[in-house]
Amino acid sequence: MTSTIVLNQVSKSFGKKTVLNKVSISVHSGEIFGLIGPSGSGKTTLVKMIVGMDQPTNGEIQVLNTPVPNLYLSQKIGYMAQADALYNDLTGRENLTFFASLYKLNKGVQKERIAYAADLVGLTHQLSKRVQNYSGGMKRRLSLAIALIHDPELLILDEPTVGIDPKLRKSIWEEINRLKMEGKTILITTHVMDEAEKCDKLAMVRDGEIISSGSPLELKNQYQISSLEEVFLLAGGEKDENNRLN
Ligand SMILES: Nc1ncnc2c1ncn2[C@@H]1O[C@H](COP(=O)(O)OP(=O)(O)OP(=O)(O)O)[C@@H](O)[C@H]1O
Repeated sequence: MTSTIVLNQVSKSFGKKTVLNKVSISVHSGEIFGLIGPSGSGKTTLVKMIVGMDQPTNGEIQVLNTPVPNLYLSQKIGYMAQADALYNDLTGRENLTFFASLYKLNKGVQKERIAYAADLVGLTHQLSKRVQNYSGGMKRRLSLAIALIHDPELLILDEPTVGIDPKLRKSIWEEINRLKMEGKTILITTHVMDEAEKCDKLAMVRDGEIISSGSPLELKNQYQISSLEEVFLLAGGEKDENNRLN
C-alpha cells in the first residue's frame, strides 16, 4: 500500500510553547483519514504543515513522495481551511474562476469544474451573488467547492461541515466517498463523531501528541466502549502519572 502523507517525528513550537511533539503518521492512498481531538490539541497546526503553509520545528513531512514544502504539490492538494479565504467583493462564480485560473485550467475545463463543484455544494443558483451577501454556511460551501476545483489527488478538509445543514452534509459525504473510490486521499479534521465514524482510520490528537490511532472500531475496542463520542471524551480527559487516560 502506498502512502500519500508521511510524517516522521514532526514537532512544532511557537516560541517556547511546544504545540506538536514527535508526531508520526502515515496516510495511505485512497484512505479517508480523520484527525480528532479536543480544541487546541494541534490538529490545524498539523494540517497547515502538511499543506506546506507552515514548517515543522523538527521532523520531516512527505506528500506524494515529495518533501514538503514544494510548489508542485499545490497543484495536487485541495485545502479547505477553517477560516474561509474568499474574496467578499467578488461573486461566487468569480471566486471559483479566480482559483481555477491559478491552477491554469483551460476555459472548457474551468467551466466544467465550476459547474461540478457548485452543484456538489448546492450553490449553482447562488453563483451570481457577491460573497459578502452569503451566509456563513454558504461561505463554507464555496470554500469546499474551491478546494475541489482542480480535481486534487489529496483533499485536506479542516472541519468542513461546520455550519452546513444535514442534507447537504450527507451529499458532501457521498462525494467524499466517491472521491475515495476514485483513489483520492482525504484527510479531515472533525469534531462531529458521526463523521469520524465514516473515516477508514482515525488518529486521536491530545496535547500535540497522537495518543491512539486505528479504525473507528479498533478505537472503540481499545477503550472498550461503544461510541466514538466516548472515545473523544476520553481524549479530553485527565491523564494519570503514567500518562494514561482516565
Ligand atoms: N501562530 C501561532 N502562534 C502561537 N500559538 C499558536 C499558533 N497557531 C496555533 N497556536 C497554538 O497551538 C495550539 C494548537 O492549535 P490548533 O489550532 O492547531 O488546535 P486545533 O486542535 O486545531 O483546535 P480546534 O479544534 O479548536 O481548531 C493552541 O494552543 C494554539 O493557541
